Amino acid sequence: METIIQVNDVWRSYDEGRIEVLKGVDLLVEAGETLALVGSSGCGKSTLLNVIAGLELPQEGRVTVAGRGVFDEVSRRELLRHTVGFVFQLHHLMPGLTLEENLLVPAVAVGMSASAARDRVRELAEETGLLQRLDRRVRELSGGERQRGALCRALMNRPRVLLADEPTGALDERNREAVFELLMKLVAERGLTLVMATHDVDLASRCSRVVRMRDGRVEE
Ligand SMILES: Nc1ncnc2c1ncn2[C@@H]1O[C@H](COP(=O)(O)OP(=O)(O)OP(=O)(O)O)[C@@H](O)[C@H]1O
Repeated sequence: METIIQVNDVWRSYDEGRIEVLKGVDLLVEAGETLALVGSSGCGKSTLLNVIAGLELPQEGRVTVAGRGVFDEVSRRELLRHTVGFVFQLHHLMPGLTLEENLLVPAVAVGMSASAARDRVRELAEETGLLQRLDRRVRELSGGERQRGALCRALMNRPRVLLADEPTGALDERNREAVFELLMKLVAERGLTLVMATHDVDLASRCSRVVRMRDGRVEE
């Protein structure tokens, strides 16, 4: 077994220490696990995901993803370009660009050739049922389509780890189920490691492992 994510004694606070969120978090995630992160609103699930992705730095402690420490600008940028894909609750696609243009952004960032990038976009769009939507502006897409588009974007550069922050939280029940099933299928087919923050007990129970955040730490 390979431990792909290691979080050791991580501390993160805001407002000059007045808001303490992560208070010595330890978490080991094995490659191929699908892990649900649950806990009450405001307990720090998003903060922990952001710290693992290198989107935020902890004040203390250490994060390692796929054998590499996440600490400075360079390691954080490399991590997001090559190793980790991130899906947010609200897609975070650029509304005025077409879906295809949005999906090309991460490919351009890693210097993929234009033809390889377009092939990759079509491959992912086909898998997610979005082929007919590629030339639509994101603002013209439905909520479910946007979220499927966000999944494609996260997978563009073939990450090993997918981090998802309430990926279906903004969707109605029917779309929630469809997007979650698609997410799990894409993860399983690629053997990815998934860490997903969720409030939804049903979705959490369909992951291989559930950890709860409480009082700034995690418990199984
Ligand atoms: N940039 C920030 N500045 C100040 N406080 C912040 C910041 N980001 C998060 N917080 C606070 O940190 C705490 C944890 O927030 P976080 O978003 O990680 O919780 P969460 O468990 O993901 O919540 P939810 O389930 O509601 O999304 C909250 O009290 C939040 O208000």
